[in-house]
Amino acid sequence: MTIKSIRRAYQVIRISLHYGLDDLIPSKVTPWYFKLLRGCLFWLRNQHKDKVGGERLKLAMQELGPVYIKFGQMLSTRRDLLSDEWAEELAMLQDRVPPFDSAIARASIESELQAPIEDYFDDFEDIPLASASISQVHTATLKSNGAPVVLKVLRPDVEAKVHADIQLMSQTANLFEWVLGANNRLRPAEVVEDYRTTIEGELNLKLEALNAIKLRNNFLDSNALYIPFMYEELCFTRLIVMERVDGVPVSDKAALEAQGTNLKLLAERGVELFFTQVFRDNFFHADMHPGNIFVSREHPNDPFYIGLDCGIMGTLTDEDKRYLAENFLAFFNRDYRRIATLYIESGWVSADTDVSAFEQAVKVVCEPMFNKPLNEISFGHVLLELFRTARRFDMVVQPQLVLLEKTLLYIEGLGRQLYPQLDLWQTAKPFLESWMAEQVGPKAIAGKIKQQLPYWAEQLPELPELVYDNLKMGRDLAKNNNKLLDRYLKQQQKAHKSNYLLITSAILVICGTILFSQDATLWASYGCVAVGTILWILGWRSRPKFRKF
Ligand SMILES: Nc1ncnc2c1ncn2[C@@H]1O[C@H](COP(=O)(O)OP(=O)(O)OP(=O)(O)O)[C@@H](O)[C@H]1O
Repeated sequence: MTIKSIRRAYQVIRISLHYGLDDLIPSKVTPWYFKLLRGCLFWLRNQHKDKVGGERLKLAMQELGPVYIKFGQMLSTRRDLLSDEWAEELAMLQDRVPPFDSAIARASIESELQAPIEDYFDDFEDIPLASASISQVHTATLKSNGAPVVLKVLRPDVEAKVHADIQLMSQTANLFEWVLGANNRLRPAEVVEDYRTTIEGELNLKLEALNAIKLRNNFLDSNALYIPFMYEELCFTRLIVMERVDGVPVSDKAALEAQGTNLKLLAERGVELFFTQVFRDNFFHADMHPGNIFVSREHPNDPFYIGLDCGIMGTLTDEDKRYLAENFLAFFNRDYRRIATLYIESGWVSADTDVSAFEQAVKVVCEPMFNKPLNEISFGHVLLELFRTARRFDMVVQPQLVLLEKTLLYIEGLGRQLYPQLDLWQTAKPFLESWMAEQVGPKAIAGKIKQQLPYWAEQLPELPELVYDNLKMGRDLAKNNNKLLDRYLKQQQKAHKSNYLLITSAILVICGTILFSQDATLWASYGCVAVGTILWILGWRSRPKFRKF
């Protein structure tokens, strides 16, 4: 421990006591030595008794500086942990900080370029366009072609400051973990670790540039999203250079209305973008706050989004996507038992969870949502409530799902803000449809056979049981009288049947070939191939024809 870190620790304690954050720990879990320490530092105690807890936490974080401000912003998205009032308070934290000296910015840029700024840029603007806790943005034009660009450069010493603060946060979180006991639901150590991963990623601007390049390529032909071009040869860990773009901040609805933007189309395109990123590309922008999203000025009737700051991106595994889709299906089917078992099957909650109690808790939060018409049910809200409930049953935090839930909530909220009559279900439907088509259509069958052949060969004795389980699951869901789900489930049952036949036929043909190559009796190998061929024809004929629903 250095003098600096001791001073910082004292500062954190002082500010925490000043805003009465110690009062926020329930007194029955506050150990005697905490109470003693607080008694000794009585003159620092709560000066803000009139304010509510969320506001006090917000003020304390504001005073503690950029790393805590960002932490507060991240916490504000953890609605599975915090109540809505607290989350809303923390969401108000502003990450705008005074700019650092442009001479330092210049020196930093030149050190990355290993050349004077004038070798690459004209009109470098010393007054920054924006200044945030991690980086500062300056404008310039490229010497080679006169293109307007922005340079994003890390703050001096930001890495050391972030590491020191995170270290202290982590030690404090461990202390709380110890005080609160292993079964506490806040899991401070886990939350801080999650934050560490996020903020450390943001310290590498090159990573942000690579993410932006990937996202830009995914949406090159899109009329919904534009990502500025990155000058990759001028992108480093502490500096990135990109095309300068111009747009209306998405939060400025008055300006959007004034220029005649088609807000309905814009809102729909937001939801469309989310589902395309998640279900088509499996790569989604997960830091969608208003400062990072702009709207095109030209062609207000055909508006598109301009996305900045690709520092935090999310991806989901195929398993996660499947469990998510099944969660939504089970929810719309009001099959709360299925939701509870899905959480256990996926390993998100432990295998010894009391399924009936979990089912009951899910029912209590989900059932009131059906008081609204289907098109008003928010997918993000459903996920949020499910995660909140699951946390009471010790759900292991899935950072990728938390990112997804927060992005979904944001996109839906933004859509509703831009166009209050937005029909979420109709907008999301085509994307879920095409994703489901991929899961149950003929292409998927061929792909699955190729991919899963070795696995199925190993699992063959259990195959009928597995197929039965899946069909049974389908039947359970099909009890529902919702037409849409019925059609989907029938397609899925057909797909399972067809998959089973096709996989078995492929295995028989392979067995036949192996027998033949090992000079086994000819009738055995021909028999295998013949039966395999018949099963293949049956499987192929029974494959589902994907229909729109
Ligand atoms: N390519 C660009 N063209 C025009 N303006 C830009 C561009 N990139 C960034 N900006 C401006 O700089 C601001 C900050 O950029 P960015 O969000 O990338 O920085 P940041 O340090 O990551 O900030 P935060 O942490 O708040 O997201 C943006 O809100 C925007 O106003």
